[in-house]
Amino acid sequence: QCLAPLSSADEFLAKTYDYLVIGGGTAGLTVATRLAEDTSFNVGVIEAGYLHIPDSNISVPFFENNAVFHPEYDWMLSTVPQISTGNRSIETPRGKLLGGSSAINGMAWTRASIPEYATWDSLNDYSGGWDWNSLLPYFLKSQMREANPEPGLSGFSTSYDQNGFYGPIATSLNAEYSGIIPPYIDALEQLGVSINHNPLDGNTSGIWNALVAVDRNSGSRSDSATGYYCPSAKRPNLHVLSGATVTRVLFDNSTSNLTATGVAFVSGGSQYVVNATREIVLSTGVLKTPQLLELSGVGNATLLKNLGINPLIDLPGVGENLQEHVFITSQYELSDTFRGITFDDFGNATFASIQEAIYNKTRQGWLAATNCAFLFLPLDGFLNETEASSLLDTFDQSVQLLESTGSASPLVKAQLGIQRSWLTNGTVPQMEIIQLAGGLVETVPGNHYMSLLSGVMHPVSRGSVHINTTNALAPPVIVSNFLTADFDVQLLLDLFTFNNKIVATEPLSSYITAQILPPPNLTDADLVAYIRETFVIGDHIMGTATMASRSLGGVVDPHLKVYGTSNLRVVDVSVFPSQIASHLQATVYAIAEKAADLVKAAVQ
Ligand SMILES: Cc1cc2nc3c(=O)[nH]c(=O)nc-3n(C[C@H](O)[C@H](O)[C@H](O)COP(=O)(O)OP(=O)(O)OC[C@H]3O[C@@H](n4cnc5c(N)ncnc54)[C@H](O)[C@@H]3O)c2cc1C
Repeated sequence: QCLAPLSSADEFLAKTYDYLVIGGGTAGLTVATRLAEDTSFNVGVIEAGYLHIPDSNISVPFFENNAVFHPEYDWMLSTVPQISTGNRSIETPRGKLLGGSSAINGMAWTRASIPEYATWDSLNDYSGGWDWNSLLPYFLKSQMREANPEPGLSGFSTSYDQNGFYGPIATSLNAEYSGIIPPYIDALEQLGVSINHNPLDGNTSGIWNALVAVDRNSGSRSDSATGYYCPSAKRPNLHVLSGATVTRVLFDNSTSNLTATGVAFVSGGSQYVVNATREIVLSTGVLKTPQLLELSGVGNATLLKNLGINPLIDLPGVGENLQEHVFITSQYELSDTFRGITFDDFGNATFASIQEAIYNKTRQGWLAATNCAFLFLPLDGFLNETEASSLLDTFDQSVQLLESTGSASPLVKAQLGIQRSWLTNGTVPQMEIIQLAGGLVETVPGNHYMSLLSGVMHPVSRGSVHINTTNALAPPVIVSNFLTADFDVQLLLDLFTFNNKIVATEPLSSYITAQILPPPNLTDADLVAYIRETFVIGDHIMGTATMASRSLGGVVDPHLKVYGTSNLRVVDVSVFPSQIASHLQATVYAIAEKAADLVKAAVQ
């Protein structure tokens, strides 16, 4: 049960606010509820979507998500078709509900490696605020590691070290393990890959059993709505307005540093303005935060002038630096000797109804389960010396090409320099393979499949998201540039090869009867075309309002304040300074927890 937010703008406007948090998503609800813990602050949150509690499309962990790509929950945004994407428009789901993307995501709970967070600090003039040690207290503060009632998979445990136990987001190990996991792990071990029993300690390489944001007591998703909002919903100093879309941040520009005074928003077809006396926090996410900044006169001055917007702060970094994990899928059919369960069994009506009954009664079983065998490796973990050196050459050529077009900002050049060092020093994973116990496409009822969803962790390609109209309700234009860099494509080709090596290794190979995807025997040229036509994204877009020094082209400073303003912060995944080899939500929560402390500290 959870107290419903306000739906009437007039009721919301009847209060006064010290802080306004725009966007009640992953980061927004974290910041807002932490600020509201101080009863001397009045905190307002404005969220475009609605509360979806209870709603089994959100709460049931089962890996096939019913909320993504549905307008009731998703902003339904997509990229501009490009040659590099096989002329496809790529759907980029983002949660439009209380909880934001944490309410529709795949629930994986992972952290990146120590050197990746060190990079964040270095891109911020070594401010000392964003390395592993600075973030760890906030990783711990947001997490509540639960013990699983089920025994789990023997030998595939995940340590309790460096976990948090008292935070709002419940995390646990998986509910069920497919019989295809043990031979997969054994095959990887044959190939020299070790099980990583402590992937949350800043060293993420190896095959591991990923935690998921699932509360095992209720068998349901734990997100920023259930974890942060609901327990705080009755606080008299926290007011959340749902179904209201913010269209602009309003500034007092009489001082050299702009002061954000309030926001304009639309609710029920009418326009309103609400003020904040202290600060405004933008938490509208990686695709909407740059849009709101630009609509408010903060961004590339030329772009703004062309649209008739008066540029208040010339910040060319707004909307740039968009990065994403691009994935391809290898899918294999399993032989009749495989006697275990895969998610394909949900195609069998009897199995599905038994699982539904189990879930309804015990909150366990396969509907409480998802995929959890995650593999992260640096180059030397999956390529031989010749392959690695060839990939390094491709990296250099891709960077040269990017620089020759003049489109690489100082920030991107700095990032790529660091990325290159990671390719050779073996400390940072370059790929992720998520083992899926089941087939994704072209499945035959009654058959079992295993898929390997395999992705590039540190792409060279960089995209952007900008407005092309002053209509705040129109979608922003996303030019993803996915797979424009040959390096990204070559790495995916290498992953197809590695996946085939894994399934050719015993004991896994005995269970594999056929390669379904990609179609076997394609030439490299055909495979490249196939990659462009079929790749999917990891839903890990970040970096479009980057925290980096202003000389590099950053948008926010190490206190997450927008350069040129005294009291406008961005707190969401758009501030990530560079991409991480990880799923993003645990880091988003950590940033938001830290941001709340930064805001509170500014008062003293
Ligand atoms: C489908 C999917 C699967 C994913 N899987 C995983 C996973 O398994 N593990 C993992 O770690 N990460 C995963 N991620 C990534 C992770 O969930 C996101 O990076 C993270 O939740 C982003 O948080 P945020 O606070 O930046 O934005 P969001 O959580 O998206 O919040 C933004 C909020 O702002 C609201 N909003 C936007 N514009 C306006 C406006 N103008 N006015 C008012 N409100 C507005 C939105 O409705 C939304 O509620 C996934 C993401 C998606 C979309």
